[in-house]
Amino acid sequence: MIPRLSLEHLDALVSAPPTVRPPLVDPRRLSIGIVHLGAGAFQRAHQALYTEEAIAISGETDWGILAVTGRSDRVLHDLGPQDGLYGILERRADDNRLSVVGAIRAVASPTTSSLQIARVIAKPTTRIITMTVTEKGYAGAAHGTVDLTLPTIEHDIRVILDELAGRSTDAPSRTAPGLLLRGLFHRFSTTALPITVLSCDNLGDNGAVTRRMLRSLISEAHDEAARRDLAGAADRVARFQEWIASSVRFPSTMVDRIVPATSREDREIAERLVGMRDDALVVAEPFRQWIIEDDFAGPRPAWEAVGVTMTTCVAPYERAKLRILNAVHSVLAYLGALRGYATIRDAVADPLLVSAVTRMVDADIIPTLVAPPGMELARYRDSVLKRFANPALAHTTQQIAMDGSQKIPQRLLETAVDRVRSGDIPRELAFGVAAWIVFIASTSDRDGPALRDPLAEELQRAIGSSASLRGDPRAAADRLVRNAAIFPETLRASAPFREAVAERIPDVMALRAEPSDSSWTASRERPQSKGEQGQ
Ligand SMILES: NC(=O)c1ccc[n+]([C@@H]2O[C@H](COP(=O)([O-])OP(=O)(O)OC[C@H]3O[C@@H](n4cnc5c(N)ncnc54)[C@H](O)[C@@H]3O)[C@@H](O)[C@H]2O)c1
Ligand SMILES: O=P(O)(O)OC[C@@H](O)[C@@H](O)[C@H](O)[C@H](O)CO
Repeated sequence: MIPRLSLEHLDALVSAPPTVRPPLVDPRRLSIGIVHLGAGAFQRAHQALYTEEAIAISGETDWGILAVTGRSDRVLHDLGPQDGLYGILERRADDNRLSVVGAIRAVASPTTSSLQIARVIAKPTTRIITMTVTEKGYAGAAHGTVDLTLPTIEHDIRVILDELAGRSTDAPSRTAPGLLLRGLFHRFSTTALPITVLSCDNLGDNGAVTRRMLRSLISEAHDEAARRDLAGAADRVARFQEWIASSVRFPSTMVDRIVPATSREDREIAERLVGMRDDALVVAEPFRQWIIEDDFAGPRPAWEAVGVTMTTCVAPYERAKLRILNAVHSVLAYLGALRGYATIRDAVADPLLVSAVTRMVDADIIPTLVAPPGMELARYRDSVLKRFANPALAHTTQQIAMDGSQKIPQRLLETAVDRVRSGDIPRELAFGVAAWIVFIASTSDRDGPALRDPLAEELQRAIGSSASLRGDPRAAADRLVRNAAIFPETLRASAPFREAVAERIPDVMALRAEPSDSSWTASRERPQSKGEQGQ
């Protein structure tokens, strides 16, 4: 039987082919210095790799990582039996390479080990908490305020209050914000040493979002303590709040590497390369980039020595990436899914879709951006499309299309706000929003894909099926754009923007791949049809 990757088989990697790179440092020598919340594929392919490289260059072995799982414990079962070892399969058109990474030194699940995780966060040897908990993991703070009515958040605040009252409980924390706050509270209550929280999610100003999120949880805990008349608790929360303000830093980051969900084909390729089974394998494109605001509360790994850009201002990088790369990714995912493409590489091979997204970037996105140092925005747009076309990467349109309500605000709507404020009607961004709307409608059709979104029911109610959307696109656009949980006030109040979205819905519908649908046939047969003109 083929062995499974683990420390026991580490030595066998030495005789692996040159396309396999063993860990750069002996994992057994590493101790934990980073706690990562949200141990998904991306963190393994990005932050953990950079960190291992930094350890190898600096010789600082105290930057091992404790990876904390998020909603599911799958990663615990994948990484645990492998002693934290896993491979990154780097996929190119012409060859594949595998790096085995040993920077993750422990894995834990909040379901069974929240208290232990909080205690690790409190240890003086832990200096950084990193996060990739997805957009929805911020419980609403990504585009507004934390939803304090979520039962999971209410539960986590009760847990904190118990801790405040001196009852250290082993009840699990049910949200990433709750677990983070609990860990910080343990730290404040023990050594009170400074610490850095580094969000690595695809959100604008992710450091500030994280700080804001914690602030609203703490003030809710404060109010709840006062309501319950808990002796001294409200004062203690106030001191905790002051400690966070003075001793916890929240640098912003821009992270970039395309990391699709691992497929069976990826596993087979990796298994052939390394000769071992790897249930925690991740797959990635060759490109990677990490820009970090250099504002740490204490020491950090020597990331700058391994290609990470440390800067005083992340905003231009993060804006260019979210507004160009991620916006194009989402719109290609909706249009691609509507045209029957399973992957982004298929969608980007369709000239109609490429010209639609190129028009969107040129007309409505680039005018809102300031190019980061060394970047030419039109060239960046082209490089992004080239990365998407990587024939070895099967990033599914459905994976990117999920959670639109959490992604569209930072990918399209903030840009649209800038355009409206400067007196323009962003018709090409309206086309992107229309693509999302038509995609949502398709999920209510017979045989349509499922809508994976925390606001799925609300969205489907607003949009209806493709047939009802075709009948009254204006009403559907109006209902969606007036949703205050998604659309900023500037757009909700802009009749021309709502009108532009409604006008672009038939253009998107004309692009749909419905062989039995005459509008689709028409758009193929008549290149100058309204649908094509309007992309
Ligand atoms: N995959 C990429 O190409 C990529 C690139 C750049 C940035 N990112 C960022 O990383 C995030 C994760 O991507 P991934 O590829 O690792 O996805 P993934 O599905 O492999 O992992 C997501 C992780 O987040 C956790 N999670 C999901 N919902 C949560 C919730 N509501 N609360 C707390 N934790 C939750 C999951 O349990 C898991 O640990 C993305 O949402 C994005 O912000 C991903
Ligand atoms: O990971 P998500 O779900 O936030 O977004 C899906 C993709 O757009 C995204 O992961 C990109 O691949 C990534 O941002 C590239 O750096």
